[in-house]
Amino acid sequence: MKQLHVIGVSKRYSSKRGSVKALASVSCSVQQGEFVALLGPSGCGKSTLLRLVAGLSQPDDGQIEFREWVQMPKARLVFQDSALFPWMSVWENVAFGLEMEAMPVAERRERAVALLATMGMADFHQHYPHELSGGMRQRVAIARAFATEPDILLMDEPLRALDAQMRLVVQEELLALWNRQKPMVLYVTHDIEEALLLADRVLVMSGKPGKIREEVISGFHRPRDLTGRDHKNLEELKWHIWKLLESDVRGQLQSGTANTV
Ligand SMILES: Nc1ncnc2c1ncn2[C@@H]1O[C@H](COP(=O)(O)OP(=O)(O)OP(=O)(O)O)[C@@H](O)[C@H]1O
Repeated sequence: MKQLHVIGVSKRYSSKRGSVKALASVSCSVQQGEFVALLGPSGCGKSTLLRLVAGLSQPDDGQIEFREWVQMPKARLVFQDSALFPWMSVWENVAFGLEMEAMPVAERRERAVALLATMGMADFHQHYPHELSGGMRQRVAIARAFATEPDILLMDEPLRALDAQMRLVVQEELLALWNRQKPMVLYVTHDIEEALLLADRVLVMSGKPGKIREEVISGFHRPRDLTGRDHKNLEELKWHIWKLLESDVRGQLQSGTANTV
């Protein structure tokens, strides 16, 4: 089974204003096909951990290991405000990674349009980003990430800017795409319910310096009811996670550094 192992990873940032320990000896493992959420107070190092797994920066201590992969896994990142290329149409944006992989144009267009069709967006494939709503643009960014069939999908609050109803729809689309391809997913969110409803496991982090405090297994059956109605112990798990986070969040409020949970 292909696996990601984060082993005793620490990361410090230094700037003119001083030095911040973003992660302190963080360890976790994720299996191929698992959907894992990272949840924690603002500044606890969630994005730093994603960047380290993506290879965009290196740990000061510890290792990131990809085991049982014949070659380096293909990782894709999706951010809250993943920028689309404004001069490219929707399908060209979705197919961008395939162009980088030298797939012929007819084939990549076909793949992009088929992917958009599964999200009910086939009619928009020739539109340009400025003609789309924020929610639609974010859906295109998600389609772009899935188009290359990545081994690992690293998602940093991808749905944060969407309103609650739109978020529910896009969450459903995201789970449908994930279910079809089953990449390993690391999904950063501030939303306790979202973490529990999307993921198999929630890694609850604490801050200053960032550590993994507890692993919570959601254990809900799939397909998930993203309204949460079907999942009897959802409220109990939400409460449990809130209790893990509460003191960090209250501490941030007192020191004036809080953004959100
Ligand atoms: N490039 C950088 N230079 C200096 N400090 C940084 C840098 N990037 C992050 N930090 C600091 O490292 C800590 C962890 O940041 P990170 O963005 O990983 O946290 P986060 O949990 O993703 O935060 P948020 O939930 O607010 O997005 C924070 O204190 C942040 O200010």
